[in-house]
Amino acid sequence: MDETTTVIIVGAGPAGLATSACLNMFSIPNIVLEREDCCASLWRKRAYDRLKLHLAKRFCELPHIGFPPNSPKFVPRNDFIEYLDSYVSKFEINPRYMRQVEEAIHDGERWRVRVKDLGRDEYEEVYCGKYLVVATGENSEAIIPKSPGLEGFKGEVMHSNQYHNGERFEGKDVLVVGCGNSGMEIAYDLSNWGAKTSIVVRSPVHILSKGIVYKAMRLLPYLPVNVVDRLIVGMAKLKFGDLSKFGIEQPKLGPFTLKSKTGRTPTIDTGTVGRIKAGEIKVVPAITGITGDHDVKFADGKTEHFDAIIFATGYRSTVRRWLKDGDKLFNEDGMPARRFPKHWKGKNGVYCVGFGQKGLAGISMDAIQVAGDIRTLILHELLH
Ligand SMILES: Cc1cc2nc3c(=O)[nH]c(=O)nc-3n(C[C@H](O)[C@H](O)[C@H](O)COP(=O)(O)OP(=O)(O)OC[C@H]3O[C@@H](n4cnc5c(N)ncnc54)[C@H](O)[C@@H]3O)c2cc1C
Ligand SMILES: NC(=O)C1=CN([C@@H]2O[C@H](COP(=O)(O)OP(=O)(O)OC[C@H]3O[C@@H](n4cnc5c(N)ncnc54)[C@H](OP(=O)(O)O)[C@@H]3O)[C@@H](O)[C@H]2O)C=CC1
Ligand SMILES: O=C(O)C(=O)Cc1c[nH]c2ccccc12
Repeated sequence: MDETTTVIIVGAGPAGLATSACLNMFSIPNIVLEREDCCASLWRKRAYDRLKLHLAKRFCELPHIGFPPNSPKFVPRNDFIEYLDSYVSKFEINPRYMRQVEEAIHDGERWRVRVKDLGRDEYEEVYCGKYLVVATGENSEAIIPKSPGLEGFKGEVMHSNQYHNGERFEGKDVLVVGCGNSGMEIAYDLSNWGAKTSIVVRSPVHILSKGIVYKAMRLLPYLPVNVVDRLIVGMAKLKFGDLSKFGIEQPKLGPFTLKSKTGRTPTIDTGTVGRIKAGEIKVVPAITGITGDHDVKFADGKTEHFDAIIFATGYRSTVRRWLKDGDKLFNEDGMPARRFPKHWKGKNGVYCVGFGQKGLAGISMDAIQVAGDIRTLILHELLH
């Protein structure tokens, strides 16, 4: 079966939905293809229970519709899912679910997108469109780093995207690897559930609070980023004190400079720092290997017993596996070849939304810009 439309959007996360909504506002026909059986699958299936948006709701709204006025400033995961569900129905977006994009090729005139229909026993479909929007996200696939001896570990091993809550870890020795936003909050959750928790912090990290980041986000439009960085590093020092004595060093570059140079997001403390100071969560250095059934060896030479290891070691983009990308919109890692704000448009009508390393706020900006660009090109073609 071949189906033709104007715009093919791959991915029904916030980025794909926002793009479809913006195109629908211009009455530009579009089809959203999604490999899962629902939209916003990351939020529904691959996020822990206690997750709330770290940024205040004004920085997390998708284009054209805000959060309900009575929703909390920091929206909980379930409310965010409800918001996305109502977004989908208000804009009459009908993603084609269970459609895994296997290949997208430009044939000189239009994009031919080959799709596996996961619901119909490997049945293949082809969708054709003049424009292609990649909205498969920066978090498409979990990364579990190679650790010598991991295959012999007899305890439980999981990635942070499989963690829901710490109920079954009560009384267990659990190691969380990684101190990004997922790792730090999962460590806190485990400790709440009575797990004896350790967290690997192998490199310097900025720890901030929601309040500090909120102030920074308000100031950034008015002040240079290095000034904002200096202010908030000072605030963090006042709030948390010197964390180096607990094994947490600060990067040399400021939090928002680092974010814009490397994409690395500062870690927001949701209670973990208090637990570390109280000795209830232990900070450990890099893993050097896993020995025996349950032992993990660390860079300081110590070995400890664990019942479970949770890898909160981040994600990778998977776009390079299916996009035959003649003009190199994406680099080898599946991230844009050009940095924000030049990241979103390639040749032959291919775009990306949600790859600017700027969270939901970046997604909204991208979606508005991409839909506007497609509209201009369509008008141009009609008038000439
Ligand atoms: C745990 C977590 C919490 C976050 N919290 C915040 C926050 O509070 N604030 C903020 O601004 N940002 C946050 N982010 C960052 C970012 O905003 C979210 O990851 C957001 O969901 C990204 O939206 P997206 O649509 O780009 O990608 P995703 O939500 O990952 O959606 C991409 C979709 O594409 C689908 N897909 C992938 N490959 C294919 C394929 N080949 N064929 C068909 N479909 C495919 C996937 O199944 C998925 O549904 C968070 C990220 C994570 C991991
Ligand atoms: N409520 C919210 O807003 C939340 C937002 N998020 C967002 O989701 C995205 C993904 O976050 P997250 O899942 O935390 O992933 P990140 O990529 O942000 O963090 C991964 C962490 O794992 C560490 N790491 C990687 N490999 C190893 C290794 N081999 N040994 C030890 N440590 C390792 C990294 O440290 P190193 O620097 O040393 O490589 C880093 O601390 C981010 O954008 C984040 O902001 C996530 C959770 C909640
Ligand atoms: O998840 C991201 O990468 C984001 O850009 C959103 C975000 C979550 N927590 C933050 C802390 C500081 C700046 C942005 C974020």
